Amino acid sequence: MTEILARTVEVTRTYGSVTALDRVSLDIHAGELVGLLGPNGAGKSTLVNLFAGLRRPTSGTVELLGGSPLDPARRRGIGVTPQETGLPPALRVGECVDFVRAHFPGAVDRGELLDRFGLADLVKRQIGGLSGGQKRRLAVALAFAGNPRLVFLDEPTTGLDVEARHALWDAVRDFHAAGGTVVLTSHYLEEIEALAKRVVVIGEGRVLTDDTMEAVRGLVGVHRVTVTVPETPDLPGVIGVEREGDRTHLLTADADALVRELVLTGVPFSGLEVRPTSLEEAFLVITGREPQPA
Ligand SMILES: Nc1ncnc2c1ncn2[C@@H]1O[C@H](COP(=O)(O)OP(=O)(O)OP(=O)(O)O)[C@@H](O)[C@H]1O
Repeated sequence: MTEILARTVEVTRTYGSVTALDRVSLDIHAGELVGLLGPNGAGKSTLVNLFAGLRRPTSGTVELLGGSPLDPARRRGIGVTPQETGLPPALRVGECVDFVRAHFPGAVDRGELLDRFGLADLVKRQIGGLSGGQKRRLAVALAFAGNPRLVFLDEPTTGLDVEARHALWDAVRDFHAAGGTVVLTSHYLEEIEALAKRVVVIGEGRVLTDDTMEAVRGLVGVHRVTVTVPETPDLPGVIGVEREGDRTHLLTADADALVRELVLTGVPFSGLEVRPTSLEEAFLVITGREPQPA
């Protein structure tokens, strides 16, 4: 059995009357690349912040590298890019990298880090003058500065263009290939598909699914077939129905078969539309919750 680098046991975290996490138990093993997925407000950032020692649980326990995430010695073994970072605007990129590296005994080589994250050309630039995407790249690079065993990346590529996003994926893959462990949150299914081997889906503070990418991809293959019909037809393979005005949305794992069945019924329909459901919609359906209108 591989070593557990981070763990929550029955962790609940509330903010006033809001339950952000509800009895979450999760183990992160050495060498894993785990994607945390879930709709807005699901509790992903709260979970990352608990692992990183930035928040404490209301109840339950959080372990990091065999100890408490509040212990600075444990925290030196990890890297974190929170969802929002405030970088000192007056510092130059190189100074900022050096400042962070100085906190870690085994920090990575400055030039190598800058190269890995495409920051070499920006080394002398003041942070305040960087574009949003450049700042984000720097914030992610800093998570790797201390040569961590485990990195937590909370929506690392938000605001990055396609090229920068792909470059960052390569850097994450390289880190993982060299033995690093990664936990990342993302709203982009594509990003989780590109990187994660294990996917943990969180909704309303609970772990809804924790499985391999392949298994979760199967769950997500839900399509929405939308038609205008006098009344909702009873068709095989429908796993969810929503009515919105005169439009009926039929959720199914096999849109082609559903459309064939629909034609065979002879029901007069119009305005046929077929589209993949978003990840959020798919999981709402799969977990038996009420899907929100599109
Ligand atoms: N500091 C806080 N004070 C009050 N409520 C909070 C605080 N932080 C988070 N919450 C609430 O806890 C819940 C979970 O939030 P969290 O940020 O962990 O979700 P998330 O899955 O990361 O969402 P998103 O995808 O939108 O970033 C939400 O209802 C949020 O409003």
